[in-house]
Amino acid sequence: MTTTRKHTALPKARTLIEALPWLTRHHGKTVVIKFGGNAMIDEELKRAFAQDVVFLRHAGLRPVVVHGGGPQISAQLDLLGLESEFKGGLRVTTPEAMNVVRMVLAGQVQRELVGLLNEHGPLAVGMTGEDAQLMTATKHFAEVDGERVDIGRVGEITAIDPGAVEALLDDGRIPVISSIARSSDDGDDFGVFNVNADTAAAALAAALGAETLMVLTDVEGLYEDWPHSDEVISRLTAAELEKLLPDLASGMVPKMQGCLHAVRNGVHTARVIDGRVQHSILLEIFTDEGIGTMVVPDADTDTETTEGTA
Ligand SMILES: Nc1ncnc2c1ncn2[C@@H]1O[C@H](COP(=O)(O)OP(=O)(O)O)[C@@H](O)[C@H]1O
Ligand SMILES: CC(=O)N[C@@H](CCC(=O)OP(=O)(O)O)C(=O)O
Repeated sequence: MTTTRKHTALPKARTLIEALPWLTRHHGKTVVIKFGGNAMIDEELKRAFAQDVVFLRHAGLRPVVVHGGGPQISAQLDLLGLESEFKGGLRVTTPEAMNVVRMVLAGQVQRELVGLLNEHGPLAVGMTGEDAQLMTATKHFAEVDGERVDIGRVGEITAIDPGAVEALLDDGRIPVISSIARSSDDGDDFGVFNVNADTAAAALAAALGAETLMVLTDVEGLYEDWPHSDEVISRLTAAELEKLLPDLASGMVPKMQGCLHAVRNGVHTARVIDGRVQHSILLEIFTDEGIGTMVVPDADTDTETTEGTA
């Protein structure tokens, strides 16, 4: 005798089917995901991040990871008895600190993420902006209270050659990139600059013609009146963001400047989401209204308002 079997997996199938329109629209598209050092709180979160990125890759997208590591660099500097100082959201980087930045980003944080991604197969390849001339920079001066301030070996990106990243993507790999750039100045013996990871991710997203820039951090999104309220701005246009920029503080400055740069240079949407939430990337994709803050280009105000997600 045959009886009808109860399909307990039906809700799972429905969830997968709900993602179908998103997956169809984004198939073959490049998504640059910036994983902030502050979002790398524990091992479980890092593992969930790696699973999400591998999921996107297997779902037919072309994910690129640009990682941060600010707190990890500060911890190492502290161990060495060196101070951490930030101006305009950027680390004041002495030549001594530059060596530590490079060591922690390329030798520690990047290696760990590559290892976690490669638990799922031969996917991730780590590189820094120095490799294959991916990122070239010149010295950046911070602007503090209208003054031009020397903050050491901090770089401003002058050129991106995305060829090596594109070759890796074409080969089905997941590039994992540390935000160190080569110096464009022939007379510069030191040869490398420390670039803020949000800035690097945004510049790379624009150079790759990425569909989406996703920035994972340690807040729910861009708060309207930080630190007085935790009301998150869910969606804003480039022009609206531009007006807010002068009032932003600390780490949000390079992050939102990066989002603005990305959407003004061909990236369809830039999103700031809470990396402290497990599987935040998949949640962002699979929830109707999305989570966090979404920045859209000015001429694109109708973008995905009905569909909600990236
Ligand atoms: N308007 C704002 N909304 C949200 N966070 C803000 C805002 N202004 C400043 N911040 C600060 O920016 C921080 C995120 O930037 P940052 O510390 O550089 O993180 P990450 O390591 O992820 O790049 C938040 O933890 C918060 O303290
Ligand atoms: C110039 C500058 O500030 N560089 C950053 C690079 C790392 C980074 O941006 O890390 P998060 O994304 O975790 O903040 C720094 O030295 O901390």
